This record gives sequence, C-alpha cells and structure tokens, in this order.
Amino acid sequence: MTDDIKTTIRSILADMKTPDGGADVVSRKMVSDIFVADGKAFFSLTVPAKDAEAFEPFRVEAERYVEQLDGITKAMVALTAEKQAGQPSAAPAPIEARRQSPPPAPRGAPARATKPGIPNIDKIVAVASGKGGVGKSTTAVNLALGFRDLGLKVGILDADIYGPSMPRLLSLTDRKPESAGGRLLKPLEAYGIKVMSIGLLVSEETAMVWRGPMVVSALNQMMREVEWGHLDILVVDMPPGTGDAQLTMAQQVPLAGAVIVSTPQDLSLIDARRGITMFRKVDVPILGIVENMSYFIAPDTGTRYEIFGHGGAEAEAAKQDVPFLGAMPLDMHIRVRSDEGVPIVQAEPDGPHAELYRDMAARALAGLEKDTQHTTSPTIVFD
Ligand SMILES: Nc1ncnc2c1ncn2[C@@H]1O[C@H](COP(=O)(O)OP(=O)(O)OP(=O)(O)O)[C@@H](O)[C@H]1O
Repeated sequence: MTDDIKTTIRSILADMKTPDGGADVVSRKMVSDIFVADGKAFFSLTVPAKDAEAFEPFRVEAERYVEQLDGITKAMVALTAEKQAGQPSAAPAPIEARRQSPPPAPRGAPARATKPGIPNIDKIVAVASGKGGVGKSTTAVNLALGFRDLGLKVGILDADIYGPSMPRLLSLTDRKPESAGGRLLKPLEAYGIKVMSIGLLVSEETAMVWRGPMVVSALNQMMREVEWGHLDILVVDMPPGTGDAQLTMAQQVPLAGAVIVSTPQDLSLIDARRGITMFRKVDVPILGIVENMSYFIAPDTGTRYEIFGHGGAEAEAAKQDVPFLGAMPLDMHIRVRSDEGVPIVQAEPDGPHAELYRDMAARALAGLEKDTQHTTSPTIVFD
C-alpha cells in the first residue's frame, strides 16, 4: 500500500512541468526517498541553488497534488539547495535574499547595555526563525517548560503577530487576561509558567497589519504592564522572518540572548543565517541554533531517516561560531501533543523529547550565564 502511494507520488512529480523548463524532477533524480507514515508524506527536492526561488511554487503545488491522494492527509515537501562543487554546505544567500536582509541599524543605535530593562524580569530570551513553519513556537514553549524544569521562574510572551500560537499550544484559547487594577493585566498561567500572547489581546488581523513600531509598543506594554511577578526568564516567541518588524523588536526589546530555530535544509539555513546577522547587528548574543525536524525515526522499525539532510544546522553553527543547542527529531508525538494543548515536555516529562528540550534549555542557560560574566558589553557603532 505504502509502496503504491510512493509510486503514485513519483508519477505525479514526473508529470509536473519544471519551472526551469528542464526534464522532470524524477528523471533528474531531484526527489529524495519518499517517506509515508500515519497518512503523512515527506520528501525533499534537491534543486540548483540559483533556481531555489523559482521552484517554490512547484514545491507548493507538489504538496497540494500529494494531499489530494487517497490515504494522504498531509504532505511536506522541502526544497534543498544543491551544493556546488567547492562550496560550503549551505549555499550563499540568493540575490533576492540578500536584498531582503535587514537594513543596517542606524549609526549609534542603542547597544544592549543602554536599553531599559524590565524590573522583576531577569533575562529576556527571544526564540526566532528566519522563516515560518520551522517549529519556532513548538520549540519556544518546550524550551520554556525546560527552563521551568531546571527550577527557574518562567514566563512566555507570544509576539508572533503573524500567527500567535501560545493560546492553542497551552489550551488557553477561551481565556482572556483579567485586569490586575490600574493599567496592569494579570498574565494567564499554564503548567507553572506565566503566559501572555498578542493573540489574547487583539485579533490576528489587527496584529498582522501593525507595522514594526506599533508591534514594539504593544510588546513593551505586554512586558511592562503585565503583572509578571519575579521571573528568572521571559521567553519571547518572535514573529518569523527578518523584516523591519523583527529588526525593530530585536533592537528595542532588552534581549539577553536569542535562540534561532532552523530545519536542516540549506534554504532554511540561509534564512537562519539572516536571523543571526540581524541579532548580531543589534548586539544581541546568539545563545545557539536548534535543528528542528532533524531526522525521523520510523515508529515500527526504529530506522532513522534523515530526509532533510540532518546536520546542516550544526555545521552552520560551527561556521557562524555560535553554540549548537541540539537536534530535535520530526516526531508525530510532538505535533499531536501540541495540538492537544499539552506540549510534549509537560505531557511526556520522562520521554526522550522532554530530555532533549531540557538539555537545550540547559545549554541556552549556560550561554546566558557566560554572557553575564562580561559585565561591560561593547557599544557597537554601525556604519
Ligand atoms: N519536531 C517536530 N516534529 C513534528 N512536528 C513538529 C515538530 N516541530 C514542529 N512541528 C509541527 O510543525 C508545525 C509548525 O510548527 P510551529 O507552529 O511551532 O512552527 P512556527 O515556526 O512557529 O510556525 P509559524 O512561523 O507559522 O508561527 C506544527 O503543526 C507543529 O506541531
């Protein structure tokens, strides 16, 4: 049955017209092994780095076709940029990507040391990704629970204006924050962590049309006008990407560090690198990279599949001289627990994923502590 589906998928792909006008993707051996489990199909397409953007609509269409097959509920197709001889594993950013990289901060932009801190909150940590859908929110919430398990007082602030997900991830969708008197709001609480989400305060449509400065003022309000009590760490789930809204946030929120989430594909890593560059520009230390959906262990056989080319993020971390926080497999349990509103660290605290998330949290924490030892942070002047 599974083999039939794989054959059908291959013949669908073979019939699709390629954007570069060349032969079909199957005969050009651009299609990876196809993995089908639990009604989901996963595979990657290896495309020439220069054609990566042109292949994006093809990728989307391939997912759509595969999802129409009987027995398939979800398709996940990843584009992997082909390595050129003599090039490092991640292809250089295409021209378009470079054009979109964040504008340099203005000369004399405030360095981290000069941003006003938030009373009662010891450290604010951003969880960010260069692009959407890589598992940033899943990582943020499980890391927050990992910090909690390390004995810290933790809050999570969902600043993802494009798709706030904390209410859903923490089963808080029908709750509204109450007033704590005056201008202050009481945060919600779930599994021992305090929670505030832009999604609890304004509709997604409103949040989405906000420009950078408005988002930052809403964020500042959520940080300063919420009765958090004392927090050791406030985890901020950032909006994906490296546009103006993200740059303004990175620049103006007093961040102690940033965790970058990426999947292993070269294209995702290009975006992750843009994220690192953005935080570096505004003098926010990178606590490390997490490789999400790194590999897949078949539940029936225990065989490990590296469908998206596991290991890219670790290599990128080494190249960028930032810590590698760990690799999280693609696992249905992680998604199902998230959908149920009980993140895996909470739902299966003794399981392997909870342990991995706690290890990542411990590594990020070590980075934060190391950074505090350098009491005088350099003031960077941008050209
Ligand atoms: N390691 C994993 N294994 C299986 N599923 C995962 C994993 N990480 C995330 N997912 C699933 O992938 C989807 C996207 O995850 P998530 O919402 O965390 O991504 P995101 O990067 O925050 O997305 P967005 O940018 O759209 O907010 C969700 O359905 C989530 O449950």
